Amino acid sequence: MTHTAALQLKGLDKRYGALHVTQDVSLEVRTGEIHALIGPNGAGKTTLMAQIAGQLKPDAGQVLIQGQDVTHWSAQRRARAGLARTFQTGSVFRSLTTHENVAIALNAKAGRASLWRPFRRPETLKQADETLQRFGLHEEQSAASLGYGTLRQLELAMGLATTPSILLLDEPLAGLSHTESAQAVYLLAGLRHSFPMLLIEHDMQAVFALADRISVLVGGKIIASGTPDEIRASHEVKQAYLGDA
Ligand SMILES: Nc1ncnc2c1ncn2[C@@H]1O[C@H](COP(=O)(O)OP(=O)(O)OP(=O)(O)O)[C@@H](O)[C@H]1O
Repeated sequence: MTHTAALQLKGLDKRYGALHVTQDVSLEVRTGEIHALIGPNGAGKTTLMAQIAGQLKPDAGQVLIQGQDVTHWSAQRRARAGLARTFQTGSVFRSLTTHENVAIALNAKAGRASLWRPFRRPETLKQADETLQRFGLHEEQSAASLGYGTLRQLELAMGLATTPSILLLDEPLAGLSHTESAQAVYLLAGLRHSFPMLLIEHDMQAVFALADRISVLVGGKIIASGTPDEIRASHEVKQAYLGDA
């Protein structure tokens, strides 16, 4: 049976001068799965994410979202096609409320010319409210008053407000306390069948608990791709990366 992957990378290649930062990278995120991308510092995870999201142009290869070749599309057009990225820390507008922040994320997906002017529209705010309810953020609060854990939860809600066809999560657990991290893992696990996810995360315990499949990037190359058990058992992965973890 054929299936269309939520996200497919085919032979992506990128060089910075002599540095071959992405080398013939191919991988597939299937519908209903959390696919983790792990690798040591400097392996090229961030540059790969930027090529997927459309901020960085690969020298060769293709990016496909739901079977559609988006390699030459802008980041904005990819977002409209259903590619979402968790907003990095710092993207929350502290002067606005939780609901207004999610409303802006909704406007971004809709590709509205101004993110700002229509964001207080009642129907947009209602949709924002429904999203926040799902994340346990019931009450409308000023973003400036939020603690760190709740702020990260808001960022995730902003990423998911748009019901993406693929969600890129770039270190969603970074900086969270042990308890907050456990809550986030629980939340992500519950969302796996709603949104296929590509997860970059340094917390190996969380990665092995969450991922359906894992790809290991070392020196810009995928050296292994498989289930958590396969990756754990891989001699090559142990030697290159997990050996001391
Ligand atoms: N604009 C650039 N120009 C030149 N080299 C770059 C540029 N951006 C990144 N690099 C280099 O590319 C390599 C991969 O960097 P990247 O940030 O993608 O790694 P990473 O796997 O995300 O690392 P980390 O886990 O530490 O964030 C590094 O050697 C980095 O120095």
